[in-house]
Amino acid sequence: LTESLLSIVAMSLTRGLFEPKSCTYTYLLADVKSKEAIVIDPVLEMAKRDAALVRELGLSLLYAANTHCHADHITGTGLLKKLLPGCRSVISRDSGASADVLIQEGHSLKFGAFALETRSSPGHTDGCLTYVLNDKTMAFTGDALLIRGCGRTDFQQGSPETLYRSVHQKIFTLPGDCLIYPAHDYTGQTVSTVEEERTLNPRLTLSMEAFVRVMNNLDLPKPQQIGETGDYGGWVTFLGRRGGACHGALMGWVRS
Ligand SMILES: N[C@@H](CCC(=O)N[C@@H](CSS)C(=O)NCC(=O)O)C(=O)O
Ligand SMILES: [Fe+2]
Repeated sequence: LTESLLSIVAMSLTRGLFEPKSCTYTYLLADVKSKEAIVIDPVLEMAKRDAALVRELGLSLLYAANTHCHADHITGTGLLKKLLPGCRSVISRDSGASADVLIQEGHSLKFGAFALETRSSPGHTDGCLTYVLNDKTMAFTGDALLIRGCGRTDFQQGSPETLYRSVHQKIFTLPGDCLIYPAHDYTGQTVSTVEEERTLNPRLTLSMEAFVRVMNNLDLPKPQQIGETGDYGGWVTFLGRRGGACHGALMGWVRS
């Protein structure tokens, strides 16, 4: 199956699907035959680049999907919808956010002969999703599992216990050679595997008790854009959680 994927671009310098300010990876997947495509975690500032690549490759972008309600950047899904009519924004129902398609555990996003299957992997936020290619050769883990790391758990309903369970039950149960594509990397790494992270991840190889201690003492500065809200060219950013429990997480897709 994977051989007929047209392209999957993880921080490729030649393709440049990377956003340097927030160190975000955006992934484009497509089926060669049907030309149907999905983009995962686009960033607002890079949406024109992503749309140009989709057009250049003659693809039809069906979905612009978010792994979670991002706190460090504004999603590009709203702008991609405008640039590529027919494209629909996606996020998990559990995020409490708005998008054209609200999905949850077990739902699939089909593109041509392929599909991304949805696994709920909360803990970094309670709406985090991991998208798994239907042949289980690739998993897009968002901020749940990073390369030799994991998403922080100190805002957006974060919970180290929940994250530990998510990674062990929803990601480490995938085949060992399944490739891991995270939403960010701050050290220049681009890809890992389930087996590598299962055995070498310095946080997730700990006991749950030790993991919780580490996560509760990370003492990281808040992302620079976490407090940002506003109107971005006809579509809005807003707190990602109804009821105001979310500390300024950014959203960028059209609400209606
Ligand atoms: N320095 C960056 C923000 C870095 C950060 O907090 N990253 C998040 C993922 S984005 S919500 C995270 O979970 N990091 C985990 C870690 O161990 O670093 C900025 O200013 O935007
Ligand atoms: Fe995040």
